[in-house]
Formats: sequence, structure tokens, C-alpha cells
Amino acid sequence: MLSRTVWALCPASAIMSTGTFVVSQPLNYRGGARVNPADGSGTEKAFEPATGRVIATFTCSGEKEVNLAVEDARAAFRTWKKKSGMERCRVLLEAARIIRERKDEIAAVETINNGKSVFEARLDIDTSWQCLEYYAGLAGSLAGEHIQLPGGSFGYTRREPLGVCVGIGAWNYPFQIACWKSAPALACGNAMIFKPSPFTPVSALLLAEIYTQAGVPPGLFNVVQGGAATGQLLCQHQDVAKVSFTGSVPTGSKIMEMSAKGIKPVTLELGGKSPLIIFSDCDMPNAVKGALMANFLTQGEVCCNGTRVFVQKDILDKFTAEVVRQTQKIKIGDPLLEDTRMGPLINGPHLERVLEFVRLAREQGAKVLCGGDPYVPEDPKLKGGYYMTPCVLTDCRDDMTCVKEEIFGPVMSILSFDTEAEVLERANNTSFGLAAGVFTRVWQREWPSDHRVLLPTQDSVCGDGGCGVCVLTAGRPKEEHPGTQQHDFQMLNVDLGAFEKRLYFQLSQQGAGRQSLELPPLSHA
Ligand SMILES: NC(=O)c1ccc[n+]([C@@H]2O[C@H](COP(=O)([O-])OP(=O)(O)OC[C@H]3O[C@@H](n4cnc5c(N)ncnc54)[C@H](O)[C@@H]3O)[C@@H](O)[C@H]2O)c1
Ligand SMILES: O=CCc1c[nH]c2ccc(O)cc12
Repeated sequence: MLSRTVWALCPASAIMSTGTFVVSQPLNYRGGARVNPADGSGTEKAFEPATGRVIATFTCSGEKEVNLAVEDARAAFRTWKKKSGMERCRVLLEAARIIRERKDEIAAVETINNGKSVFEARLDIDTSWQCLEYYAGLAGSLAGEHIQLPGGSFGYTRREPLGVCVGIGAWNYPFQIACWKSAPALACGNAMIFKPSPFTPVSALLLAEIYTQAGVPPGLFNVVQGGAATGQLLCQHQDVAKVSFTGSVPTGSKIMEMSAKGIKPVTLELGGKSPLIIFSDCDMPNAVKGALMANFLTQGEVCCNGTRVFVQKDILDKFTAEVVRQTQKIKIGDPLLEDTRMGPLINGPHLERVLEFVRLAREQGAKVLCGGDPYVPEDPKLKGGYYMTPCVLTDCRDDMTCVKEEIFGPVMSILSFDTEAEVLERANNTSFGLAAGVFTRVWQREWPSDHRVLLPTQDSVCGDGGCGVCVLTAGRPKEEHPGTQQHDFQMLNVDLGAFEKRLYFQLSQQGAGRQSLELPPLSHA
């Protein structure tokens, strides 16, 4: 890997070009340094999706390595939990500052390992340091409560960290997920062991190094690499207090089962098949822009994508034509180039899976208006990459596979509807609810408060805090939507509660109170 000195001297874009990056340093991080794992079960390769090239080979951590990571994290937790909120705040702010300073470099690494355009990766890094700043701000103001009791007694609550928390990440937002999980955990005084997806093992190491540089004690944030087996060792470890997971529904269910066995709290951020409803009174250019964003950002590999696009019948043709026109203009290619808007999918098997969804959609009666084919860019070094053309499907029905299942690729399914009542019924008819978007000018009328557009139908929510109903405003000021439950498209993670426990203490101040609260002796002499 290029040395940090080189990175510091040149802008990342000047020294990073597709087809050149390799990682030769260890990809585990423990005790404040990169380490080779103490044991392992097999090796994995990480790819550069733009070229199909291997950029790293690493060992999947075994039981010994997981135990060492937990031990180190426990030791660091003992000091970190005693820090005041202000002290933790300072460290997190410093980490945020470094991320901001190294934004271009981190974004380039993210692009190389994930395939998303560098333009988008930079936005991800912005939301990463912003997340650290946000939790830094909260750390200093975490406080318990004081409760007055009868007879002059009082009770109080203390907010206590849980201990060693495990973060398990998906591959679509590798650096951002590591930040969104670790920032609230560390702000509350916990330690974290983070396991990235084996497809994207690289950028979490940059975060680990930044935390160390910022003053996080060695061992407080460790990285272990591996897949399902390593993840299981982490979830089942008796000294792990909590698991925060981002990934698919089937894996989430397994994580919940393992956590239940250990009575561990768990946060799950899972998949979705979210509806995007376009009413005929919408601002059309805005709605088209929203539909493109909600389906094609990060090659469509986004959990809360609005992939079921319900369009009111009287604007269906006009809306669809404009969506297709703009989709065909999306520039596909080398994701490190500034004007590229769509890079490759994460890997070969995933590309095949997405193309298969398109084939099946056609077979089931959907019309492919554009895209849905493998794509080979002209640049010879990109020939081995995992590209496809973004796809718009129409004539879709609710019972089609492309409408029911999460595709996690650049495939938009357009469905038509007549009435509001009908579309609400159909949009809610999924076990895969995660987010929802609505384009309408209905805010100009009074939108009654019980007129919540959609509710997620599963408990998996986006971001630790949960986004619930997610209205994609595509740049429209929030004030224009009174009565809707508003969330920006980019949301912050606000669930501190998941990373701490509240302890309730009852104290007695005066004689009378002391008497009434005295416990009977625990044993009789
Ligand atoms: N709701 C959200 O916030 C959110 C965000 C990003 C991605 N996602 C979802 O993630 C999915 C795509 O990510 P993915 O393919 O990496 O998901 P995945 O479930 O295959 O893997 C996610 C992580 O879990 C690990 N893992 C796999 N099996 C495990 C097991 N048995 N025990 C412990 N860990 C295990 C993997 O190694 C990986 O690190 C999509 O469904 C997407 O919607 C959700
Ligand atoms: O992919 C789903 C939405 C999303 C984007 N970035 C992040 C980071 C962490 C999450 O839990 C969800 C998401």
C-alpha cells in the first residue's frame, strides 16, 4: 500500500488511479496497530470491482484472534468508560477533523474497493465525519436524572456504557457504516470491535488508524476480518455486550437468534423494498430526479432505495419517458473519474444475480425500457469489471419477483396507480418496508396528522435511530411539507440508548427515608 507520507504530500486523486492500488499491510487492527491475525480459517480475496483485480488477500480471523480482540477491547474499555463526556467529545472531534482532512484519500480507497463513483464516495465521507461530530456533541451532555421521592429521599439514574460492542457491516457503505456504528458506541463510553464485509475490508483500517491518532486508547476500536464464521464468533462471545448489524434480512435473523441466546441487545439495519409514490400533482423534474436518486445511487446498492416506483396513471407516460431519457444519459465507467456517475457492481456473482432479476422480470411480463445488460467500458483496463446498464422496467405488477424482492442493483420497477387509497394499500403490502418516498404538492392542502403515508412493516430500520417514514425531498425545504413526518434523505444516526444502559439508584437522604428504604438483612447470623 502507498505509504501515509506519500498520501499526505499529494492529493489522493493525483496518485490513485484505477488498476494500481494494492494492500500489503495486515488488515486486522488490535491494540492500536495493524496485526496479522493470531489464527484463522481460510483466506479471502478483496477485489477492485472496476477492474476485477485482487487488491488484498487476508485471513479470516479465528477464535484465538477474536478472543484477543475482545480482551484488548475490555482492557481499553476500563479506561475509556471513566473519561468524562467532554474528554470523549474532544477525541471524537479530533477524529472527525482528521477524516475531513483526509476526505479525498478515504473516498478514493472506498471507490477502489466498493466501485461507487468517487463523487458519491466523497459525500459518504462527509456524512461520516459529520456523524462523529454529531456524537461528539452529544457525549458531553449525556446526563442522568434526579427523581424526588417521598420523605426527602431521592433516586437518580446514571447512564452507563454497555462494554464491548460488536459492529458488523455491509459492503455498500463500508467507511460510513463503520463510523455510524462506532461513533455512538464510543461517545457513550463503549469499546467496539468492527467486522467489515469481506468484500470491503480496507477502509475500516483507515478509521482505526485515525481513531488512534486522535487519542482513542489502543484496543478501544479493533477491526477483525472475516465472513459469517468470524461474525458468529463475535456474536457468541460471552464478553460481548451488544451487536449492531447492518446487512441482509436472513443474516439479521441469525444475528438476532445468536444475540438472544446471550441475552444481548441488538440493533439490526436490514434490507428493503421501499415504495416511491409519484402523484400527478408532483413537481415533475423534482420527482424524476428523486426517482433516479432513489434507484441508481451507488449502483442501486442502497438499503432504503425506493425501488417500487408507483406513478399515478395520468402522468405515467410523461414521467416514464423522462426517467428513461435521463437514465440513458448516466455516465458509466471508471469510478475514480470525476464525471463518472455509475461505477461497477460489487462483484461478479452479484452482477449475475441482478441481471437474473431482469431476465426473470421480462419472463414474468415486465417491459425493459432501457438497460439491464452487462456493460463493457471502452477503456481496456476496465474490461474485467462488473458493470451493467441501469435498467427501467415498466408494466410491472405487484406479484412479480422484481417488485417483491430486494434486487440491490440499478433496476427501477415502475407501477401505475389510480387513487391514493389504492396506492397506500399496495405500497404497504410488503414485509420488506424500510423507507418510503412521496412526491406531491399535497402539502399545499392541510395534511391531517393521522395521514402518515407509510409505516415500515418490519422492525429493521435504517440507521441506528431508524428512519421510519422517509420522505425524499430531493432538495426541497422541509418547511414546505407540514404534517408529514420529515426526514432528510441523508439521516444521522441518533440512537444513543442502544449503546448504554440506565441504572436506577434509590438513595435515602434523611432519617425517615433511610428507615423506609432499608433492606432486610440478606442472611441471618
Ligand atoms: N438498513 C440499513 O441500514 C442497511 C444499510 C446497508 C445495507 N443494508 C442491507 O445489507 C444487505 C447487503 O449487504 P450484505 O450482502 O453485506 O449483507 P449480508 O447479510 O450478507 O452480510 C452483512 C455482514 O454480515 C456478515 N455475516 C454474514 N453471515 C453472518 C453470520 N451468520 N453471523 C454473523 N455475521 C454474518 C457478513 O460477513 C457481513 O459483514 C442488503 O440487504 C441491504 O439492504 C441495510
Ligand atoms: O444502505 C442503506 C442506507 C445507508 C447508507 N449508509 C448507511 C450507513 C449505515 C446504515 O446503517 C445505513 C446506511
